[in-house]
Amino acid sequence: MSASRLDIETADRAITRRTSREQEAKHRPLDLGLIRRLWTYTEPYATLRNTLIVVVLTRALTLPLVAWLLSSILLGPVQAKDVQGIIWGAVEFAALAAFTAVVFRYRMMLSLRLGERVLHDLRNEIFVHLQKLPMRFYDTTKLGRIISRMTSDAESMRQGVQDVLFVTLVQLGHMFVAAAIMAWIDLGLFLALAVMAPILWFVVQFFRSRLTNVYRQIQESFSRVTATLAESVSGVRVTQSFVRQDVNAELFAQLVEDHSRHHHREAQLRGVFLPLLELNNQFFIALILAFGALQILRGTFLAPGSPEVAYDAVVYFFFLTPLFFGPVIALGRQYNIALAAMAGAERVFNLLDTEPQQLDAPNARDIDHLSGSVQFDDACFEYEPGRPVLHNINFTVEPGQMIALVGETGSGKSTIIKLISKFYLPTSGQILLDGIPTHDITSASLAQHLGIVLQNNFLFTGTVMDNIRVARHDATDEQVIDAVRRLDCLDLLEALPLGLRADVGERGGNLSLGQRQLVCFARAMLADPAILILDEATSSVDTITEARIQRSLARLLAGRTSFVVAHRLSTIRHADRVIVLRDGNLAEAGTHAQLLTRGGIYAGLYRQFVKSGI
Ligand SMILES: Nc1ncnc2c1ncn2[C@@H]1O[C@H](COP(=O)(O)OP(=O)(O)OP(=O)(O)O)[C@@H](O)[C@H]1O
Repeated sequence: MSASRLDIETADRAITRRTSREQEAKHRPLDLGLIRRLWTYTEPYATLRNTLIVVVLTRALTLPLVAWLLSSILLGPVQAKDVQGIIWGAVEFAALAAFTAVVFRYRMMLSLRLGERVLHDLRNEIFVHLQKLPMRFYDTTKLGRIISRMTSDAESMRQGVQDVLFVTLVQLGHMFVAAAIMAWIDLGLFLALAVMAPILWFVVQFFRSRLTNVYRQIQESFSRVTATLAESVSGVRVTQSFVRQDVNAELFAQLVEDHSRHHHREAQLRGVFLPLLELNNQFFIALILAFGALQILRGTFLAPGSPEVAYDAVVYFFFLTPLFFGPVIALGRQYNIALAAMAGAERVFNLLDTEPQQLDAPNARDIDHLSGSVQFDDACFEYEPGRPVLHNINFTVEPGQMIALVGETGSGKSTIIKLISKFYLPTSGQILLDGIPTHDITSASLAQHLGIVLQNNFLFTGTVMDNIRVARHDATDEQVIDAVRRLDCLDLLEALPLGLRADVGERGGNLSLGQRQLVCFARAMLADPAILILDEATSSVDTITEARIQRSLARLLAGRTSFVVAHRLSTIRHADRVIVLRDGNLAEAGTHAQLLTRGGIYAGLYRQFVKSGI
């Protein structure tokens, strides 16, 4: 097997595995509890919903009436060549048809409106809820899943609300009214036809379930195509530098081939299913004619005098059978939509039932002021029960001190800053700020005194000014500019084409790495927190920019307690204390000079720093 072939198969298998792992159930059996809960979302719009029910019931009656009227006109005035009767019949027919159209318009309009309102409320509720969820939830839930709750799941719930019940009512109405008229006209003929309904249901469901499978495969294979395309485009430099263009092209061609194979399968299935559906109509007409002919013969030879009754029945049945069998097909579709709505509703309700953040003690208090002393008192932590990642951490930091957190990857540096930020509470022991356990301080008031600058420098869509103002929504332009000036980097941001009004682009894509860091520093400066937490960026910028960034950083840190997950020697050297972590234990603590003389873990790390020239 050639190396490239191996690559393709490995990559394809990886994508397939990933996709199937990420698959969530598309359908779920009908569940009364879920239906009831979904129904409550229509309560705020009870008038709209109840009007819709009336409109739907009216529509359920009108279509069979149209069919019945048409048959009556044909059998009455048309057969009798009664011109006046025909004209009256035409007027009545036109009036009923117009009324049907108006009812249809309102049925569509009202149900779309109801669906949209429910979807709107649902999305807002999900969004508000998401913001309250604990960090633990985000650590364990994939972004794609959260997005699906808002998009495909919420969308299938909307369909459930706006279509399933109302379309089902209309269709069942058609079925029952048509059935009642046909049974009244000729019970025998009706029963003979009605036994076909279950057969039709199973044939339709047979094809529909196969088609649903194929649609899912089409969707999956298409997401493999788009994921590979996105990966290839974003990694085009790697592709070119490793001369992998041919390998990637072959992999892509295979994925496209796979995708079109599913499309072919769809074409094959639809190619049988659609003609069958059409044939089904002709089949029923043939059946009616055959039964009608039988009745007429019977009338002629066995019960003379009644053939016209059979003829009338054939005409009525001709117009009414589509209204009886049409719903069998439509109801199958609604049933599938209902199952999808159940699956979506279950996931969305599970999300909404996830407990919001409960990190504050019941008697937690707001703090107005924080001087910035921090104490870890025998703090332990585990993300997953039974897997401790921090063991009995003890240290005290005086207000205004700068602490550098150092340690190998996975040693627990980020976990320490998550505990100070109160994203999590310690599993045992406590973290005290100005002598108060974080548990007893309300998260909202703590946020006012804490500033966090993370490594990935997250920027939102908008201008530089908007992004700095994230820290304080009510800050004036002058206050924003003043914060940037205090960092001594106004010239660097004003050098942008529109200065502080420059658009940062998607995720800050229009700004350089250095500019993004400065925007995040300015954000923290504007908030002016007592405690600042900084996960220092590892990405390198040029030496001159680096010097300016370090200068701004020094200004940002001045006069406040700070914890820096330090990746640069220059930052560590400036720290009042270096805390060295190893495997979740506090291994060493002291100044850079003290730790170097001790010749322990830090001295080893220092040698690595010097060797890598950071
Ligand atoms: N959300 C999480 N769920 C489970 N375990 C986690 C989670 N986050 C981190 N860990 C584990 O906790 C330990 C400490 O991780 P932490 O992120 O604090 O290390 P770190 O020193 O900041 O590493 P790095 O320098 O690579 O960022 C690691 O063993 C890590 O695998």
